[in-house]
Amino acid sequence: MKARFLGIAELTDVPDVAVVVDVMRAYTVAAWAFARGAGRVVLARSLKDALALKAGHPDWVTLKDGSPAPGFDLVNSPALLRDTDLSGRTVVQKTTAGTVGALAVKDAPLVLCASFVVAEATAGLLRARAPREVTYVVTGEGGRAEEDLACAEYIAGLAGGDAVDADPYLRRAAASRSAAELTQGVREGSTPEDVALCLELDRFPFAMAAAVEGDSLMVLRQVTRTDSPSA
Ligand SMILES: O=C(O)[C@H](CS(=O)(=O)O)OP(=O)(O)O
Ligand SMILES: [Mg+2]
Repeated sequence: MKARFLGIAELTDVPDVAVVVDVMRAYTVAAWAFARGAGRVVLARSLKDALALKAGHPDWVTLKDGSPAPGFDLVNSPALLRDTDLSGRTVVQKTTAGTVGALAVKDAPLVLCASFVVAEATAGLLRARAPREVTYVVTGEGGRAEEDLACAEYIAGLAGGDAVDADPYLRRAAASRSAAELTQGVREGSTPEDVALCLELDRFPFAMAAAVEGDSLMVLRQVTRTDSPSA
């Protein structure tokens, strides 16, 4: 299985299989949303789009990165979200890097969104499908975010059937600029505890697949080993 690692701006074609990686924090948060019962996560293109969805569906739960804002129910923090009951709810998520990365490959036949908390489940799904090539979208810092690149390389190793020691990859992520900013409280809408939650390897047993659904929304859903995401 060939792997290529690209930043969002480096995407020039429609990949057959894309794994969009955002460790800190979009796809750690989305995984927590599913763990807390969310039925689906709609990936919004803009804050305006997220607010329009909320206006049309007042029961949907809106989530953005950065500081709290009127019209948004939650921030992009696993620590601040993990005690929220989201049973059966639709969550609308808009972040700077993660959601943008998924929308950049929305036409790909298979889009997985990943972080360390769903690493093995994501790799297992790739092993089962055995595509010729996987494009890893490294969402942060123009494709150079160390936490995203480390996670992407770790998943690629696992997907290729290698026995991979996770520790060096987790150490790279722990030493990343994002981890430092979250620890130091530089990023709004965060707590220092977010870093540890983003580095919990395989916390969840499901992968996450995104696809454009009937109403033209890019929708992220959890996928277990017995499910088969459309492709
Ligand atoms: O919420 C986050 O940590 C980041 C915000 S930013 O990239 O630092 O502006 O968003 P994400 O899309 O989850 O990387
Ligand atoms: Mg990020």
